[in-house]
Amino acid sequence: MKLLQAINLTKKFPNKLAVNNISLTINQGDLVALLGPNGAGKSTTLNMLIGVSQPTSGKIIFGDKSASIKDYKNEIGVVFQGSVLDANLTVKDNIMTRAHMYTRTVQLNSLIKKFELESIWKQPYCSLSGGQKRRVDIARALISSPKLLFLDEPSTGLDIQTRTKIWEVLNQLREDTGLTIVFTTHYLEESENADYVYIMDQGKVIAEDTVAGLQQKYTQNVLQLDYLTGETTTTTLDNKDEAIKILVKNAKLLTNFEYRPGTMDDVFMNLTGKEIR
Ligand SMILES: Nc1ncnc2c1ncn2[C@@H]1O[C@H](COP(=O)(O)OP(=O)(O)OP(=O)(O)O)[C@@H](O)[C@H]1O
Repeated sequence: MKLLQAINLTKKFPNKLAVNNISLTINQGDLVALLGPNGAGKSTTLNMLIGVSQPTSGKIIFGDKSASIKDYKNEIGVVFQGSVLDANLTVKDNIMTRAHMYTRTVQLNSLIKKFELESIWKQPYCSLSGGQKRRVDIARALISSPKLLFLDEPSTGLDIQTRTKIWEVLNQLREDTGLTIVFTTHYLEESENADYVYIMDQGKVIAEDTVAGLQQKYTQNVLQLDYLTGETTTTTLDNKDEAIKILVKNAKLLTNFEYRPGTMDDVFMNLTGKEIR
């Protein structure tokens, strides 16, 4: 079921066409990635979807009707790239101040537990590590029990363990509550977990599909076989099942093999001719 649609969204700044006529469909329950290099227009797109910035043209449909942000602001949670929390307040005060603003809230205790906030509950926000801050930011965005969570570059600057931990919690939440998540990223490996990916470059969506669909369209899986005779062959294949068939058939003739599935790095490179970073 479609939860949010953006149709022909464009954002022109005085000297920059930041977003150029893009359309997105966010289905309920999906994890959707907006992937692209610096300056691709990801944050500008997100800002229009959350009402921080007005589109120059285009429209947004929430549920089944054309919407302005006031129609759906209670249904969304947002985690910005830079935190909006009060640096001098404790985690508790930041969270509780927010909780008092809403009549419909999640079970705070379960949120505190999920994001492991107990041990930092009385610490000032400014004294937290990057990963701890991000956990508090996300927990705060979920207090109003939103249907749709927007995350702008959720793991930029975080180490791999912290990133993995945050995604574990978010995936658990998706499983438990059916939460829909839209996130921007320039980490290719992060986009590989998404249900649907929009690849942006220079203000445009240059490709969109599931990860498997993108890999199918824009990459090749390569099987290299090293034979007892010393010969080496390289073959491109549609999928790993074909590789398994070839390997089984030739098992006795081989000294070694390597199977390299197409990656999101290859997808981006094939689409743009450049690396994402
Ligand atoms: N307020 C503004 N005025 C003028 N130009 C802007 C403004 N905001 C963004 N831009 C420009 O629009 C383009 C897209 O910026 P945007 O921040 O959306 O990119 P991004 O894909 O989110 O990049 P990053 O990954 O670095 O956050 C950039 O060239 C940026 O300089």
